[in-house]
Amino acid sequence: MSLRLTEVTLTYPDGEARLTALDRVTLHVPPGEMTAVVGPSGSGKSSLLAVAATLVAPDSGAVVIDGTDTGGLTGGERAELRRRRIGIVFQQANLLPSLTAAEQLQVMARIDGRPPAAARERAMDLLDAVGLAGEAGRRPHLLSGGQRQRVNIARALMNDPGVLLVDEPTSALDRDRGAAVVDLLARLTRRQGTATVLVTHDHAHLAAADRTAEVRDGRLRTVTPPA
Ligand SMILES: Nc1ncnc2c1ncn2[C@@H]1O[C@H](COP(=O)(O)OP(=O)(O)OP(=O)(O)O)[C@@H](O)[C@H]1O
Repeated sequence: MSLRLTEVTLTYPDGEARLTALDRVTLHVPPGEMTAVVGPSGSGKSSLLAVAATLVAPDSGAVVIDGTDTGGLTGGERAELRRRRIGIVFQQANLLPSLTAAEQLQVMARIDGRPPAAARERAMDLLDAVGLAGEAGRRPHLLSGGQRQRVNIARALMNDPGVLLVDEPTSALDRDRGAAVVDLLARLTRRQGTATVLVTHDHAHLAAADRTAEVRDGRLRTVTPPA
């Protein structure tokens, strides 16, 4: 249950040249810890998440998820690893309008082939963990923005991933609701033992993280230990 990037370099085509989005980035996130990643627009934060999620292969360097070096895997094996070991939370909750909160989660387990009763039990446990036990039967239009983002987070944890990757989860929320979502992520990280990476623009969120890493021009500049 950990994430390790070693000397990861990623470039994109840029006319005749190449643009370096990540420049020899090394980052280790142990189980049960949340690392916040900050940095200016265009510094490489989304690229870092995409590489950690195995959605984009780096030019060089290693991405190791729960001890598995993803560089040696086929596309199919990487998709399987993503499904089983990586939870991803994007800015927008992207819930299915016709499903209740519980069903949004259960659908993940159905894809994974779990028995329906076990899936329901896990969905209810996770909705309880995100403070939504009473809203399990509600469809997205009856939930607030903060509640929808909590369902999104619970859904990402449904398959018990070792690595949780979160991209600006509070961009659609006001300050108080945003802070509550980040505190929740810190709590879940400890409870589920995930290696969590939280990309954020908001420096107010750093206090909830165990470490802070700053990306500038594709380079990871500082990793601040807990205060
Ligand atoms: N698919 C792509 N093709 C070409 N260049 C890209 C691509 N994706 C990102 N880039 C470039 O790579 C650099 C890093 O981008 P990235 O999106 O990772 O930064 P970011 O820190 O997430 O920015 P933001 O905070 O604005 O989302 C930028 O210069 C960007 O323009």
